[in-house]
Amino acid sequence: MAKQYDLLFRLLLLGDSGVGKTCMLRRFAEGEFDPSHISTIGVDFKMKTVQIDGLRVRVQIWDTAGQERYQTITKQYYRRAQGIVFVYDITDLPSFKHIAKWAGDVDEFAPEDVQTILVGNKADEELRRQVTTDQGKKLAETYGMEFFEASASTSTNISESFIRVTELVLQAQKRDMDNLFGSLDNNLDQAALQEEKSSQDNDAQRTCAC
Ligand SMILES: Nc1nc2c(ncn2[C@@H]2O[C@H](COP(=O)(O)OP(=O)(O)OP(=O)(O)O)[C@@H](O)[C@H]2O)c(=O)[nH]1
Repeated sequence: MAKQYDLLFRLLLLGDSGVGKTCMLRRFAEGEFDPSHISTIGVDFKMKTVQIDGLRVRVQIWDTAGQERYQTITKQYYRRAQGIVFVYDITDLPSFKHIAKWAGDVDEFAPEDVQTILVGNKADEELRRQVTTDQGKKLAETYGMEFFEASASTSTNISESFIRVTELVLQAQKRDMDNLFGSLDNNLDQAALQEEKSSQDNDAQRTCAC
C-alpha cells in the first residue's frame, strides 16, 4: 500500500497541569472541545497529517502530564522531540512563570536543534486574564520563540500554532539537508580538483621525459 505521508515529525506539548494541553491537541486532531479536565497520566499522543509546501507531513503529537509526579516519565520523551509547544494559561500567572522551568528542562533533556513556540491558551477568557499579551510576547522574545495566544474552546490559533511549529521543524530539516549536500558538493569539488591536478602533474612528467 502506498505511504500516506512524506515525512513524520514528533512534537511535544509541555506546560503546567490544567493549562489546556489535552484540549488543544483534541481540538487540532479531532476538531472537538471537551470542557472536562481529566489529568493526563504520563503521556498520550495523537496523530494528524498536514500539508506543508506540497508535502504530506504526519505529526505525532505527544501530550505530557503537567503534574510534577509524572516528570520522570515525561522527560524520557524530550530526547526524541523535534518540535515543542510550551503552553501556559493566560488566566493563571503561575503557569506563565513556570515556562522558565519547562524551558530549562528542555535545554537539559531535548536535542539542541529542537524547534519551540510559546502559546498562551484560554484567550477566550478575557475577563479572567492575568497575563497580558505583551508579557507573553516579551517572554517568547527572550527565548527566541514565536508566540501565539490561542483558545482550544473557540479554536482560535490552534491549527496555526501546531502548523507553525511543524513548519519550523521542516525548515530546520531542510537547512540540515542543504548543509549536508553543501558539504558533500564541496568534498566532491575538492576531489575533482585534486584529480585534475594530479593528471596535470602526470602530463607534465610525461612531457619532461620526452
Ligand atoms: N475557557 C477555556 N478553558 C479551557 C481551554 N482549554 C482548556 N480549557 C479547560 O482547562 C481545563 C484543563 O484542560 P486540559 O486540556 O485537561 O489540561 P492539561 O494541560 O492537559 O492538564 P494535564 O493533563 O493535567 O497536564 C479543562 O477543564 C478545560 O475545559 C480554553 O481554550 N478555554
